[in-house]
Amino acid sequence: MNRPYSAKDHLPGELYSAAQVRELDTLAITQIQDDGGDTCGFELMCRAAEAAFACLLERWPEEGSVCVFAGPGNNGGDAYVLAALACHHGLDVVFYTLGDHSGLSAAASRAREMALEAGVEPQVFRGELVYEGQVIVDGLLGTGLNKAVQGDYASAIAAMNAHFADVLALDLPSGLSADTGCILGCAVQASLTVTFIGVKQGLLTADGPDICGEVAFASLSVDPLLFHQLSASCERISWDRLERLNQRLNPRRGNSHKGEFGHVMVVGGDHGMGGAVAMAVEAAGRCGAGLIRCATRTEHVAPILVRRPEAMVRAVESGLELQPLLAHSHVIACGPGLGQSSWSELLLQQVLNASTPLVLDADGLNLLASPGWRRDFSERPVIMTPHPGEAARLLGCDIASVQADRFNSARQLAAQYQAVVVLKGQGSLIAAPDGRLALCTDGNPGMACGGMGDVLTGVLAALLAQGLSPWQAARYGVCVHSGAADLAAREQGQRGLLATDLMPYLWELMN
Ligand SMILES: NC(=O)C1=CN([C@@H]2O[C@H](COP(=O)(O)OP(=O)(O)OC[C@H]3O[C@@H](n4cnc5c(N)ncnc54)[C@H](O)[C@@H]3O)[C@@H](O)[C@H]2O)[C@@H](O)CC1
Ligand SMILES: [K+]
Repeated sequence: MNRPYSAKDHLPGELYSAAQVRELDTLAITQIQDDGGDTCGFELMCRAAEAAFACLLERWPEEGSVCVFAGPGNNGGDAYVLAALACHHGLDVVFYTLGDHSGLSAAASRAREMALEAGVEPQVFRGELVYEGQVIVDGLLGTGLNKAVQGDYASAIAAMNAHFADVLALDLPSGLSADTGCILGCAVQASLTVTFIGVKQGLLTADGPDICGEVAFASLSVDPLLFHQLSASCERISWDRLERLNQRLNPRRGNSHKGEFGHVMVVGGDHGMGGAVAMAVEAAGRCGAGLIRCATRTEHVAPILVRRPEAMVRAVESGLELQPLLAHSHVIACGPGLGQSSWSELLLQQVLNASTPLVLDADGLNLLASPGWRRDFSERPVIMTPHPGEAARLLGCDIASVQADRFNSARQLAAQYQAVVVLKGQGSLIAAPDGRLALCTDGNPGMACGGMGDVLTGVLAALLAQGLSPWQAARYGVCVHSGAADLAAREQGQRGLLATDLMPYLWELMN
């Protein structure tokens, strides 16, 4: 199949924190220096500005002018060089500065001289943006952002966002945290972000994707060997990338039978929530589980069987009835529609007592977060799939704290519960107890609707049942789930996408 799955798929697989990119900068500058180049980073700054200017010309080839904002750091230095290049190219340049430019770094000072020699006339931004053209370049703040944006900077950002022109952000939109993807105070809304040397992890999760626009990566011709000197903080994954890494499932042997592909047991569906288990059952089937059982409230048995007669559905009104059923399963998926009643608690108790590989979602997680339920899963293969609300309950904090640093929240949960954790939301994160992190760039806002999590639970259970480890299953399952949602949304749009719309695409992608 040759369809594109993600607009971000041209980006490399390694994601870095701001501190790591600073380290890469330093290594690259040292190498340039050893090769007889400058010692202050001016060379890299020029490469950054050249790369960004090339993107500008490609994206806005007809534009005869540009408005450039420069802050007092090296992000502003990039902006000075870009303005010089624009002048040489014959564009009219309006140039605004913010902050104190008397203390520019050596590289940024040279950049400023270069701009002045090219004819750029910097003016201090005093609250009014006077520019008639179509392209604004944001060089206010980059990876050096260290506090919430306010005052003059906030006014400049508001003026850029209110202007009809498109914004090209240098390295990252000013106001966005390179580490967390959160907006600190306020941030520039860019149409295009050209990011340098290493892709910052914050561009691809939380608010990042909403305000970066298209993301272009410029390596600045830094020696790839330098990247081996430090390990990336996080791996970017997508359905396409898994294929390139040869990490998709192999075709099935002809001489195989259903016993080789695992028996999944879906547990959940308290009164009024039968749909959740039905969706998990169907997703597990479409993702290739050999056999699917379901234990649920009596009233849901017939409706689930009507929808999916392939499943073996049992009415379970007490934990004791569940126990023998669990003994015959290879993987348990518990949580969809489980509820938090005494029935739910009795079922979860049995599920936690078993040693079978487990996917724990929704109310399974909410109950686990209640006093007395806490578990350490180091002896059992477990995937936990919290959305930020469930993650907050598990960590004993509020949702804002989870979202304020999704990377750290996912890592913390994986370490505390000794399980693989999928922290759902824009740029879903997968964390392993040993600290490994992956971020999925597939998916779309149409997935913010009821039932999507139940489908993911079924997908993950099917992959565990087919022999993948929790880490492999989570990487694979999040990508196939999000990839299916992207294909479904491409047909009819994101708004109105339903969880069951994913089923045919799951089936297609799994093959
Ligand atoms: N160091 C290098 O070698 C390279 C750096 N590059 C550019 O340099 C940037 C990083 O430069 P810097 O480390 O100088 O950092 P920045 O240019 O991002 O900004 C740092 C300055 O902004 C101030 N500041 C931080 N947060 C603020 C806020 N909320 N409100 C107002 N002022 C605030 C700081 O006090 C400091 O003066 C990168 O993002 C990239 O654009 C590129 O030129 C490539 C090479
Ligand atoms: K910027």
